[in-house]
Amino acid sequence: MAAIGAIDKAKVLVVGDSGVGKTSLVHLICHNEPCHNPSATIGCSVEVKFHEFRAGTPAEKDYFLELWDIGGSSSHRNSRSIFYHQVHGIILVHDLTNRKSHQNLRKWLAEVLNKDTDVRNNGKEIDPETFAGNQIPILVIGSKADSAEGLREQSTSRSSAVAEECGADELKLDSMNVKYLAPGSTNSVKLTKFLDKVIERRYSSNQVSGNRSPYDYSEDYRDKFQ
Ligand SMILES: Nc1nc2c(ncn2[C@@H]2O[C@H](COP(=O)(O)OP(=O)(O)OP(=O)(O)O)[C@@H](O)[C@H]2O)c(=O)[nH]1
Repeated sequence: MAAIGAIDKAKVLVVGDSGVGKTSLVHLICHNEPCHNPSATIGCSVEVKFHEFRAGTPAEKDYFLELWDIGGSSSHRNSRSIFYHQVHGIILVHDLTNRKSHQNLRKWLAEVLNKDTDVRNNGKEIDPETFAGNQIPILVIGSKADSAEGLREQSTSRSSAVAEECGADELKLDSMNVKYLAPGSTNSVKLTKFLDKVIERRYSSNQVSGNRSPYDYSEDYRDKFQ
C-alpha cells in the first residue's frame, strides 16, 4: 500500500430520499460491517473508502474515495447544493419496498446535475439517457432487498428504469448483511467497476496534469488512517 501522503482521492455523492438507507449503505461499503441504529443525516456526512484501482493489473494504484452521504430531508433541499461541486461519481439509492423512492431518483439526479457546472450537460435540461455515454459515472442501488423479497419479481430481479436510462449498473442489497458485498460477488464486482470509473473520470480529465493531483491530501486522512 502506498504512503498516505501519496494517495489521491475522488468524490462520490450518495443521494436518495430520506430513510432509503444511504447512511447504512455507506457504512457497509466503507467499514464492511452493518450500521446499527443510524441517525438521520442533517446536511452531509462523509466517509472514506480505500480503493485499489484496477486491482491485479499493471495499472493498479491506491485511491481514497470520499462518499458524501447527503441528508434526504426535503426541508434541506435549498441548502444542500453546497455539497454538489467537484463531483466525480453519483450513487442513487432507492428503497426496493418504496416505489416512490425510485421515481424520485430522477429528481435527485436533476438536483445534483443542475447544481454542479462540472457535471452539467452543457447547460441543457437533464435527461438520464444523456448520461449513458461518457458522462459522470452513476450507480443505482436498491436497498432493503431483505424486506422486498415477497414483493413483485420486478423489484428484486430486473434493473430499474432509471438504471437502464442512465446506462448504469444496479445493485440490490440488504445493508444489514455483509454477504451482499462479499468479495467476488456480483454486487462487489459492480461496485468495484463503478469506483474504477470514478477514478478514471477524476484523473483522466484536464483538471490534473500528469499522474498526481495538484493537491496534497495527506492532512485530510492522517488522523483517520493512522
Ligand atoms: N432491513 C433493512 N433495513 C435497512 C436497510 N438499509 C437501511 N435500513 C434501515 O432503514 C432506516 C433508515 O436508514 P438510514 O441509513 O438512516 O437512511 P438514510 O437514507 O441515510 O436517511 P436520511 O439520513 O434521513 O437521509 C434505518 O432504520 C436502517 O436500519 C436495509 O438494506 N435493510
